[in-house]
Amino acid sequence: MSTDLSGLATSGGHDIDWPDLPARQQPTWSDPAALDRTLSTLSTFPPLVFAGECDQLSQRMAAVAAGQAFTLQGGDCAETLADVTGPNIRDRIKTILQMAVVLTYGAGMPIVKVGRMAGQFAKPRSSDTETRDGVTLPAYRGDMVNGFEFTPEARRPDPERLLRCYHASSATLNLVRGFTSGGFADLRSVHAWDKGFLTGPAQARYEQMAGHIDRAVRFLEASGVADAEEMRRVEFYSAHEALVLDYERPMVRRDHRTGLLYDTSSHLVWVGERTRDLDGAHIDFVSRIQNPVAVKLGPGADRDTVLALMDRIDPERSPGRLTFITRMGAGRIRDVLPPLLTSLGEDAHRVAWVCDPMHGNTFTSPSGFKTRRFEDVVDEVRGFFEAHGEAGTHPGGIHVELTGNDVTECVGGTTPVDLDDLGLRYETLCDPRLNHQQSLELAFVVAEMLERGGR
Ligand SMILES: O=C[C@H](O)[C@H](O)COP(=O)(O)O
Ligand SMILES: C=C(OP(=O)(O)O)C(=O)O
Ligand SMILES: [Mn+2]
Repeated sequence: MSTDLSGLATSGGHDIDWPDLPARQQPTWSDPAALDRTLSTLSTFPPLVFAGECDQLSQRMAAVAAGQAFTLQGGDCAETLADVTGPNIRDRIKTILQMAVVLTYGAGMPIVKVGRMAGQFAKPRSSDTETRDGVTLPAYRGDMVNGFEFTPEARRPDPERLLRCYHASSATLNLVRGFTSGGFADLRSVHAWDKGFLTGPAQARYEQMAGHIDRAVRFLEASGVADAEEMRRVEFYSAHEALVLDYERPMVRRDHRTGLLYDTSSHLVWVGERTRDLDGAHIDFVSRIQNPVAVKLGPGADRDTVLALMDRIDPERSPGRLTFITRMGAGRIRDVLPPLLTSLGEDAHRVAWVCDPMHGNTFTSPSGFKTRRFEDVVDEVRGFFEAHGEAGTHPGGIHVELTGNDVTECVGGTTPVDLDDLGLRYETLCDPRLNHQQSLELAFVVAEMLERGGR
């Protein structure tokens, strides 16, 4: 196939002659005719985001790269169709907004808020299959591909799911836009926000901070400096892993203003640790779109690979275009990240650096639950700040798996979830998430790191 995109039709990315490159972690759909129909349909659906919004996020990420802003990226490991409900979306948004307020207050700099949501429906897996009691079936790859239920019917990849995930993403984004522009996120209600499951020291700290913010807001209003309309709304962006190319490619549109290509499934998309091969289809895909793009880097990422990723995705070295999300593990980050950053020289200052303190810290509990320790999560973020302090680069943000619900998936925190508690409310279908309380606690710890300039 040719790589020439000049003959692109305007209907959607399904018509683009995408180069035929190896693509890891793709579903093996069983019905090619059904797939083709789905791709055509998806190509005609309205974009979920507007190119101008993506450009605005690129500008925000440029501020992050320059050390003038910090980004908070969070949400489920795997969104599910069943969990696309008003209360779930509200509580996740509320958690992210509360964390953002804590961080803004501590850091005194803008927080770029990004939800791992409205498209985070597909998962790369370590194994293609899962075996239970001697029965082997295809692994669950996220609701965009197959069902979680352990039956041959559910586990069969079904292209119709691409359309269901598009609609679920559309509904999610619609409510998110409502919440973030319709008054729910009004800074003047920071105190009134239901505190959810907060208890103990985190609740006391939140109350105290909200009291300070209330006073500051009243002061600004009384002095006539604060713009009431501005306080009512927050900027909020969507992001997910661009994993299933049969979803991402048909969502590509040419921006009618500039003629440039955007993946309109989300404001930002990232390429995961398992699919970031330099010569693979995923890196090729993100190199062709104008959205801000992120790439995950595990502990094995070396200087040459990182530079080659920059050359492919961001040859101009435009700040805001490319973000590296490091997920090294608490035990490795202090050894691995400082030399990597230093070895990149000036180039390390041209991208944004974000810490994912989740994916390098996963283990299986004696009772068989995939989990993470809150203290390891905090320790990796601390190591991230230390590494950037050593290298003279900017620690630009955190990327976390979280939920607004009171689940018991990660252990630790000040109202601790113990290893024995994991079975109480273990609801994730993939990786363990911080619950509402643990998320807020993390925000307070990171705010302190930011206040102290990373120490
Ligand atoms: O979310 C990340 C990956 O999809 C996940 O960690 C893979 O998990 P697995 O090792 O259970 O397949
Ligand atoms: C798959 C994920 O991460 P990684 O690519 O870093 O393993 C994820 O973010 O859920
Ligand atoms: Mn995950």
